[in-house]
Amino acid sequence: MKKRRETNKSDQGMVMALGFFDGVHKGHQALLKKVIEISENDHLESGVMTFVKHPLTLIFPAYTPDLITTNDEKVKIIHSLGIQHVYLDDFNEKLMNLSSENFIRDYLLVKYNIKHLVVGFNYTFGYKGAGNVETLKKYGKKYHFGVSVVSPCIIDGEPVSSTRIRGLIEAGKVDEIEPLLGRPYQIKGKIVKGKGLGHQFDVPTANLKLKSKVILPSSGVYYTKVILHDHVYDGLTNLGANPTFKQHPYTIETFIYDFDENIYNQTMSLTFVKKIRDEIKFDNVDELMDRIKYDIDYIDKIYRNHPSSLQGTK
Ligand SMILES: Cc1cc2nc3c(=O)[nH]c(=O)nc-3n(C[C@H](O)[C@H](O)[C@H](O)COP(=O)(O)O)c2cc1C
Ligand SMILES: Nc1ncnc2c1ncn2[C@@H]1O[C@H](COP(=O)(O)OP(=O)(O)OP(=O)(O)O)[C@@H](O)[C@H]1O
Repeated sequence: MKKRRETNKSDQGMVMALGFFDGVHKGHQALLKKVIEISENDHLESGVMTFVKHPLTLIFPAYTPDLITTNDEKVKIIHSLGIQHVYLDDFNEKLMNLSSENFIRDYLLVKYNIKHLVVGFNYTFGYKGAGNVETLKKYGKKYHFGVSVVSPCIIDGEPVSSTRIRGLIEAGKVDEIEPLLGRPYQIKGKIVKGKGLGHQFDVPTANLKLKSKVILPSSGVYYTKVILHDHVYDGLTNLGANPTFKQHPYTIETFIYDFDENIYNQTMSLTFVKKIRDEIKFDNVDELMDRIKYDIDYIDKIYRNHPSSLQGTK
């Protein structure tokens, strides 16, 4: 990840996009495309300035959302889209209290050699979010930098936003996310030991431990794609507290089709394709295992062979 720097006075000058960019969704990608276009035409370095933590952690902690992407993922995706510099600044009390003009003049222009700023139609900035795209254009004229405002990226009649995508994730509507994100929705972590009960019943599962906290789909069973060492396998993943057992910890565990290897401590990514059902509290372990085997068979027969026909099981 790019280290935070106190100053970045690139000699060439910079065209920079501003925002939090959680998920780096299609709306964000439209901004990044604009940045690259301007950087090529005007021979400027390309950059994104965002924050280490979501501004709400300071402004209104109770409303801080769990995030779609970790900082590492966000930086990697932004670079992969062709942006040269990603700056993760601290959003602190001092910054929070700057008026919009002071944020531009005493922060951005002091810290970065900005020639052009790119923001979205709904960008706000400065103390209590008082600055908007009109204010930004006004300061652009006053302090001699260009301003481009990207019009809303709309999908299915609504602007794409991190909030909208978080809502879909929390509702388990994982099959609606890819068009908004522009890539499959994925989580990543390490495989750790479970209780070993699944193995006992011929349903071995890989338990995933996340590297850092992210927003997760609602509890339940999902058809997933499992990425292990650059191989993609089919998987059936249960997220939740396994209500059949008393005081079971929250787990993310995956049965991987056509797979039988020891993979403890290895890195695994899960792409969520479709929610199959909610978690059920069974009367005993035998009923639970029967149902899991039924699900495994059902997905194998119906979904793995006929992707378009999945409707959810019983
Ligand atoms: C596809 C699948 C579906 C599951 N569904 C449920 C469920 O509906 N209710 C429940 O209590 N646990 C459910 N589980 C979790 C099991 O309780 C868990 O796999 C079992 O306790 C073994 O855990 P272990 O790997 O930690 O030994 C499910 C697990 C899988 C893989
Ligand atoms: N659908 C969109 N179309 C065009 N620009 C967008 C869109 N969504 C966000 N932007 C712009 O991208 C930048 C980053 O915005 P931000 O991180 O607030 O995204 P967001 O999706 O609106 O987030 P949230 O839902 O958490 O408010 C801002 O300049 C914003 O105006």
